[in-house]
Parts: sequence; C-alpha cells; structure tokens
Amino acid sequence: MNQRYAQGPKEVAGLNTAELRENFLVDDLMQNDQFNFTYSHFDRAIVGSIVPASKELELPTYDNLRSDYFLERRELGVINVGGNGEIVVDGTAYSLTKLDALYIGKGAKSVKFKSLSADSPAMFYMYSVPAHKEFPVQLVKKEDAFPTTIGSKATANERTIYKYIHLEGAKSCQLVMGLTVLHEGSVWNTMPSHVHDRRSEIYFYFDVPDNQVVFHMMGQPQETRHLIMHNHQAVISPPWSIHSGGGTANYGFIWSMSGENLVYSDMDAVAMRDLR
Ligand SMILES: O=C[C@H](O)[C@@H](O)CC(=O)C(=O)O
Ligand SMILES: [Zn+2]
Repeated sequence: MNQRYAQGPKEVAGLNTAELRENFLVDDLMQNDQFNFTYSHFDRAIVGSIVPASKELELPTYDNLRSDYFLERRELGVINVGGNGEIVVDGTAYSLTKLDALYIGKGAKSVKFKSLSADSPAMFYMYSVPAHKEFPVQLVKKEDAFPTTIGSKATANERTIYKYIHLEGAKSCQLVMGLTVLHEGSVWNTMPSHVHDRRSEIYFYFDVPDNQVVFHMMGQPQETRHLIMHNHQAVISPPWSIHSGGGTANYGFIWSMSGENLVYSDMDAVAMRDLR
C-alpha cells in the first residue's frame, strides 16, 4: 500500500509541480485484476480500486493495518464506474450497475468483487476510514441518491450531485461519499469553492474523455495551486485546502470525506473575490 503523509499550508506553498503530484496525486488506480491502495495520513483515509477483469477477487488486508482483515476496524464505501458488477459481503451478493454504491461497515470479514461481463468489467472505486461501530451493509442505487442539480450554463458549472453515504443517506461512522456529474458544456466543479477544516476530502475523476484533462485546484484560497488530472486519477485535499476544478470537457468525479461530522452541506464558502 502506498503511503502519503500530511502537510501544512506553509510546506505546500513551496512545492513544485512534481512534488505536489508526489504528495497529492494518486495515479495507479483501475488496473485489471490488481488491488491498488493509498493510505493518506489526513484522517487515515485509504483510497483504492479493483477491476475484476478475469476472475472474482477478494479484498486482502495489508501489513500497515495490523489487522486480521481489512475491515476489522474500518468502514468502506464503494462506487462502480464501469460495467455491471457484483460485490459479495460475507456471503450476501449485491449487484452494482454503473454509479451504484455500496456501504460496508466495520466487521465484514469477506468482501469479494466480480464483473458480470468480461467485455465490460466493473470498475470499483473504494474509500475507507477508521470506524468504531458497526453499521449494516447498504446498497444505494444512483436514482436513490438524492440527485440535485446546481450551477448554471452561463457560468459553465451546471452539475448534478448524487449523495450516497451521509447523515440523511446510508449510515456510517464518519464516511461521507457521493459523486457529481457535469452537464455537457459545463466544466467547473465546486466553483464557487469552499473549505471545511473539519474534514479532509479525496476527489476521483472519471469519464474524462480521451485527450481532455481537468485542472484541479488546491491550496489555501489565497494561495492556490493546480494539478492536471487525467481519467481515473484521484487527488487528496487537506482539510485547509480548496478542492475545485475546471475541465477541458465535461466529466464526473467521486467525492469522499471523513472527519468531524456527516453533514454534506458543512462547507465554508470562499467568495470569488477572495481567491488568489
Ligand atoms: O464538500 C463537498 C464536496 O467538495 C463536493 O460534494 C462538492 C461537489 O461535488 C460540487 O460542488 O460539485
Ligand atoms: Zn468539499
């Protein structure tokens, strides 16, 4: 498992492009038949993926967790961004079509992933954080994820937000997760931007068309930096940082948070005139 340490605003302000990418970009996701995980020291969040291309695969555990199984002291959110798939949790199967989510609580011993068609494998994105209480496994279909459209065409930020795991959705200890789909012609996510010092966040960009990119913005509102994101890459956002992006075409992204609370709307808005 890759490991990423936590940084403060002062240190990040001094990083060049390569250093910024080494610390915050996760670019090894969505490889066939291979689990890839990165452990961030911000809120001990783990981000990862599995594409079960040729066979059913079981979630392993890792030395740095010092656990008998991955979810011994953790909870997990999974969203499928590929073809039809299935997740079997301790013997019970759940079907996930594209953009469905599964919450798996602390204590689940066996988690297996499979695709329903070899031509179009499922692509499971995963986000896991420490948990202190067990909550039941819950499947959330895309249609049931409170779709809300915000922004406008005039400001190129018209987008639909789907909330899966949060205070009013699937129950969790501290994990909050959902996704946002930009409408055609709209390219700006999370603009106007915000911070939430109480929670860190990880963005995973998907459905970024070939030869298009997203300029992901991070840093304190008065000291912004950008990372150029390609399809199926994730970026860690420290609690003190904005997380916002402008694409060269429309795209989707999964947002995952953990920390003090489960309230989706707990954000401190940054006025446009205050951005630097
Ligand atoms: O804290 C919330 C997260 O940053 C995202 O949900 C924001 C987002 O999806 C958007 O505005 O498009
Ligand atoms: Zn946020």
